Amino acid sequence: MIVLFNCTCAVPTTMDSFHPVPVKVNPDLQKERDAALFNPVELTYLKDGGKDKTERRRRCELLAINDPDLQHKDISFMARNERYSNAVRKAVIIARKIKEHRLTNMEEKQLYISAATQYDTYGFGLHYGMFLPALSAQCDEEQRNYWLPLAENLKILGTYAQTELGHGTFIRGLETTAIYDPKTEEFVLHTPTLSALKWWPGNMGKTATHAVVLAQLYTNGKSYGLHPFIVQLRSLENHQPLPGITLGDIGPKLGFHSFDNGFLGFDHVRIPRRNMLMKYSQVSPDGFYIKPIHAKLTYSTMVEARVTLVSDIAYSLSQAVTIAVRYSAVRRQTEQIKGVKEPQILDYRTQQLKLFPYLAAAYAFTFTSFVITGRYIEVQNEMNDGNMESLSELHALSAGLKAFTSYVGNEGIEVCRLSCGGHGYSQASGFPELYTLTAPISTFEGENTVMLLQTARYLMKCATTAKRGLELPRFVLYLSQRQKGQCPARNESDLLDHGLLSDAFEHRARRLVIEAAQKMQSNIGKGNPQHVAWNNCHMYLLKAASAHCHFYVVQTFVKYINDTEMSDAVRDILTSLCQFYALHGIWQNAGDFLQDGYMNGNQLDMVQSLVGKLLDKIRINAVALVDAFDFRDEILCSKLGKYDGNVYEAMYEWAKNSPLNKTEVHDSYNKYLRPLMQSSKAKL
Ligand SMILES: CCCCCCCC/C=C\C/C=C/C(=O)SCCNC(=O)CCNC(=O)[C@H](O)C(C)(C)COP(=O)(O)OP(=O)(O)OC[C@H]1O[C@@H](n2cnc3c(N)ncnc32)[C@H](O)[C@@H]1OP(=O)(O)O
Ligand SMILES: Cc1cc2nc3c(=O)[nH]c(=O)nc-3n(C[C@H](O)[C@H](O)[C@H](O)COP(=O)(O)OP(=O)(O)OC[C@H]3O[C@@H](n4cnc5c(N)ncnc54)[C@H](O)[C@@H]3O)c2cc1C
Repeated sequence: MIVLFNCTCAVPTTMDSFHPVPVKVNPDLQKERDAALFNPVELTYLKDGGKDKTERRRRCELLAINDPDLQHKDISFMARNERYSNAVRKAVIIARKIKEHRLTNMEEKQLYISAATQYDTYGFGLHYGMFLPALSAQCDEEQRNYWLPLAENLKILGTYAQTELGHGTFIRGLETTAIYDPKTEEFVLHTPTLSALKWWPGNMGKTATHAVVLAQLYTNGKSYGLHPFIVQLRSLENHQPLPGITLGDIGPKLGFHSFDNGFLGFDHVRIPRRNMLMKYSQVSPDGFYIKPIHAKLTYSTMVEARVTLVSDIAYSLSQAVTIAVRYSAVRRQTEQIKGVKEPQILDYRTQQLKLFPYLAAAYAFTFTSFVITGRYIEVQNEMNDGNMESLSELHALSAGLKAFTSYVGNEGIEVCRLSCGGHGYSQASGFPELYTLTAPISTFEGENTVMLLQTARYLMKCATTAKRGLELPRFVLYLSQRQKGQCPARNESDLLDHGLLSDAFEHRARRLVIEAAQKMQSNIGKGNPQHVAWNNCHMYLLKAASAHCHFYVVQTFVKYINDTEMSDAVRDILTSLCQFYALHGIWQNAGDFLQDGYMNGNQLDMVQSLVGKLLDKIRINAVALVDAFDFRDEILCSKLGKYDGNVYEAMYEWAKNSPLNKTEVHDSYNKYLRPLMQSSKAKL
């Protein structure tokens, strides 16, 4: 085993850890690292996909972190205008440096960008996150050859303009029109009402020169639904909006302060026919419409983004638990025995119960993100070969997992913040930025409830297919299997069996899906139209979709441990973490497991007892488990989560930089306080 630290001087002795050698590590944190039962570096390699990949990631990160051109004061001390400007400045530098460092591989570029932007948004986030993917997915060959080089070389800067002031979820109801004029071979883009203004697209307010605009296509007097068009918004000479185009920033938000989410209106703006993205559907010069091979191919950019967001959530949650666990190891509170040092707050059971479920979830979601990304690539390849069979499956899976993981992720970040007490509320903790960056993931790329209902819609179809004895895709195959009766656990050791735990979640998901399908049937049987029955059954449908996703995550965690090569020590801790994730999930959703008698009160007592026992196993390894995420301080951007644990020194230094401390006496004293206190009325 690689020795990371020697026991006495608390200084790293090898460079397997890429944290700079700290002068002094907080002794409490050091004690935690010394006591851990596994080597975190091994887990880092596993999470990254191998030692080589870890080293490559670290190299990319260091390139950004050590670059003097990318340094600036803490964004917490910047006003919005300054933040926007800083984000654009950095985005431009990042683009240049990516070329200079010859980072051609997509993964390397992303690693570099994420290290360079730290905990702020990326100034070209929409350009790379959605504009380029939309062009790649929706352009035909000729269009790709024209637009992609322009976009890739940043000759044009793009955004993805779909949402309108009055319409976000229900995109079939978008109002922006694109009417084809065969006389000039142009489309006329128009915003017919206030509610049709494009509203929210990132980087549109001030940055973008172009947008992929989603609009209702009309040709030969007929409507053909939503289609993507590439539209130039601003002059490439002076950045002024082009004639007929109204543009602006939508104003400050809960977070995303460096981002220029914008509004956009069209007044009969003409674009060439070939600006409709024509990979899947086409309009010929005379206005003849050719429909796509699958009606929902226009939505593919969103599917890709939802898949990416599962990884993003896993990453953010990992950051949150890193901050909270390290801080909980150095923070001491409330004397228990007179004269004896106050305990580390990490020793409180309630603190462990706050943090460890999210620590386990961070790992569970990381492994889930590997699987869904892999599945996305497989389906993408099938689709490139013209086979659209798995698109619905991928849509259901990505929509559900994006919603399930972001609900838990957002909740987890907030719980981690609360677990740090007052200091969690300071921007120095990193939580305000982390929380506000992650919070909208529950809303954008498909509002979470709506996404779970999409998954439920798919599951309802699968339940019918299963009832008919027809074949189902692998990830829903369990719906065609019979319920297995009662949970066979007789003692606590049975309940630690991964197979048994996975079966329990499978049973719950199948029961809830079948129950929702039955409720739908009986609602329709009572004469309700489909949409009324659907609305009446929302509570069953949501639960079914959520239980399905929960099962998927548990199953994935179990499978990852079973199928992956790792040392016994790492296997041991991941096994405990997986058991804890599943058992805690059963405990939190006890009603679901008791409702149909699958589990009984006695088994639930054992579940609860095991949750308590596993806290101890995780407690001893908690710091090592978060160290294994391998976030450098420069990336974590938290004074509470610093690798060396010297929290109070860091907080004090940070506070000194507050702009309010620039002068000893603030202007407002002379303007307001002095007149108040020195006026005759104010005299005592
Ligand atoms: C993210 C990475 C970038 C990082 C950059 C930095 C930060 C940037 C920050 C934010 C970026 C944010 C961007 C955005 O938010 S873009 C806008 C996103 N908007 C949405 O996601 C809208 C959500 N709404 C929808 O997706 C749809 O309207 C709907 C699915 C809710 C309903 O669609 P509708 O056409 O009405 O469908 P039906 O319900 O009638 O279903 C018909 C049928 O189609 C199937 N289906 C629906 N969607 C898809 C799909 N994507 N793929 C495949 N199939 C789909 C559906 O299941 C039905 O199938 P059926 O049952 O067999 O009939
Ligand atoms: C930070 C941020 C960045 C964004 N960036 C972009 C971007 O770059 N480009 C872009 O085009 N858009 C962007 N958006 C917009 C985003 O995609 C939408 O806000 C999102 O899709 C949700 O739609 P909505 O706002 O219409 O919510 P609504 O649909 O109005 O949701 C409001 C409530 O209604 C409920 N509801 C709605 N429909 C149903 C239903 N059928 N059944 C049950 N309940 C329902 C929801 O569950 C929710 O509780 C961004 C948004 C944010 C916050």
